[in-house]
Amino acid sequence: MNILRHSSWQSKPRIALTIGDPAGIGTEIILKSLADRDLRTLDAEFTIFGDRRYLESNYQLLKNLKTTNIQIADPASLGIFDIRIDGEITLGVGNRGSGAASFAYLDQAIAQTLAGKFDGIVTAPIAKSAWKQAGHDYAGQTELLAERSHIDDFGMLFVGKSPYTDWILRALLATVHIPLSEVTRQLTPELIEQKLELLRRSLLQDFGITHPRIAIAGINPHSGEQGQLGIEERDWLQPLIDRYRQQHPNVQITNPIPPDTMWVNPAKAWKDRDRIFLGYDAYLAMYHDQGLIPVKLLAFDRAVNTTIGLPFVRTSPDHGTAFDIAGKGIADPASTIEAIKLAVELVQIRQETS
Ligand SMILES: NC(=O)C1=CN([C@@H]2O[C@H](COP(=O)(O)OP(=O)(O)OC[C@H]3O[C@@H](n4cnc5c(N)ncnc54)[C@H](O)[C@@H]3O)[C@@H](O)[C@H]2O)C=CC1
Ligand SMILES: NCC(=O)COP(=O)(O)O
Repeated sequence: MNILRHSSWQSKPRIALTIGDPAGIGTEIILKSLADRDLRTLDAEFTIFGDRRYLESNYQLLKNLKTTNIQIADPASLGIFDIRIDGEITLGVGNRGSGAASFAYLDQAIAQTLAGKFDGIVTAPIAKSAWKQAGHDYAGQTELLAERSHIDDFGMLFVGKSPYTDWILRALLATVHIPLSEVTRQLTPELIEQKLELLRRSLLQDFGITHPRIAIAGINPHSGEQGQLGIEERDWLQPLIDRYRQQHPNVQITNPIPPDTMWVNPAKAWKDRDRIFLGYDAYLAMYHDQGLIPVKLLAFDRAVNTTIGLPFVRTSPDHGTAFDIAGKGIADPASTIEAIKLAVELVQIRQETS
């Protein structure tokens, strides 16, 4: 992997923050995060990518609401890379205009980062349907980031630090934004080998784990029950794991764990300090909801969507645009705060190990 280098290497992490869909909660969670006391003590520089007009109008709106007693940063005090895309924006309604705008914010942040001006990007959520209406046919922000970076080998890893035990949950999705009916077609031995290698490298390079313990989920109920409930585990997943163990003696990897019970031990490690030992360093889930239902149940306000395999750091909160609560002042910035903290930490690790 080619990690970006630039003249101010080893300087303060410079983080681009995109506001996401301007009809969603993006401006609110960014302004609330930048007022967070812990975050303000971080030795990093933040620049917001988005339309200054929406930041200012939402700031006034939120200040006037009685529902919020949380601090909100004043856009006048923040670094803003002002991007104006004209279109009809109505809070709570994603549309072609909001999709065109959120696409342009991210596209510009990527261009500036690839040009060496930033070390990492934290993205507020976009609506994939709004991108589609605006003519941008991507499964999500991840795919645009990868395409612009000319990277084929990338992954969506959710990372959350337990507030109870400090144990870190990491869950990589083998397949992501595809219909459920496509999942078994796309799950191949080549794909799983690629994801395992990506995960192993990320655990080493991003998190400093030299001898990782990886838990891998089965695909079918009961991991196929010896072929009775599905043949993938028996026919290729178990043989692949057996091969992988021989090739990577430094990695401890499980057999395919029945997907319903795979999350019992991480839940214990998340909640109970005496049972942290039950948690693995990372979990490989076979499809979106197999991984994200447990992650969001355990850690909706903590988990961070991290793109691994890119030449720069990218994180994002684990939730979406929350159109239903946009402009109400009740959006929780916790996952965004974690995303910003993790981005700074990952940049620092890259700087130290480069
Ligand atoms: N990282 C990203 O860009 C993501 C984008 N999305 C997009 O978001 C749109 C809406 O998706 P949904 O499935 O409805 O998920 P969502 O996460 O936007 O909302 C689900 C529920 O959680 C609540 N919620 C979400 N974030 C919250 C927060 N910070 N504080 C308080 N409550 C919060 C919402 O009000 C809603 O009731 C979709 O268009 C989807 O494509 C969804 C997930 C991630
Ligand atoms: N469910 C996760 C999600 O939708 C994030 O997508 P992306 O826009 O970060 O690719």
